[in-house]
Amino acid sequence: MDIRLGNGFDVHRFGAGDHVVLCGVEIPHDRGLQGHSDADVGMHALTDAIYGALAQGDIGRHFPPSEARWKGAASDIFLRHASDLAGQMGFALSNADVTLICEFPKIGPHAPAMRARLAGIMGLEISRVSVKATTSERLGFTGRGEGIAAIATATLVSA
Ligand SMILES: Nc1ccn([C@@H]2O[C@H](COP(=O)(O)O)[C@@H](O)[C@H]2O)c(=O)n1
Ligand SMILES: C[C@@]1(CO)OP(=O)(O)OP(=O)(O)OC[C@H]1O
Repeated sequence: MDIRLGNGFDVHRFGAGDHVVLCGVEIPHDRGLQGHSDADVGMHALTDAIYGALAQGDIGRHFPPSEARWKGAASDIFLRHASDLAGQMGFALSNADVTLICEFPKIGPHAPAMRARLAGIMGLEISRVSVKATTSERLGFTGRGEGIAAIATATLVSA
């Protein structure tokens, strides 16, 4: 059996707005996240984790920020593409784990909805999808509330 592990990391900065989209869930907030797409930092990190496990480059290679068609795109497009690519290459997703790093918004109340959303896109049981959060103890750019960071891992097994 071929087992692949991939990791992903992403950051988006805060700007004007009244909500953020994290792991596919819209959360009311006093600012928004800036990006070429919907700036879903958690979904981007997870998408990169799957591309990493497949050694298929990164999200910017598949969805170049220079292409206008991805402006404002919902990030489920990216995650679905990475999941489909895994299937085409003979792999099945086994589990995924995302950590969101920010002081605010608080993620805990939204984590069940995030897990369900990610699991639905990847075709996984919710028990195989984890979403966690941590502050950075008010240190660094996440601690100052300048943006949100996310790290993710994904495990794939040969189908
Ligand atoms: N944006 C966040 C950050 C943290 N949490 C929850 O709080 C716990 C404690 O965070 P520390 O950084 O002080 O360790 C953390 O384990 C999460 O459960 C959160 O929901 N949203
Ligand atoms: C997702 C893409 C799509 O154009 O744009 P952004 O929303 O800026 O997000 P990023 O994490 O910087 O990845 C690059 C791009 O692929």
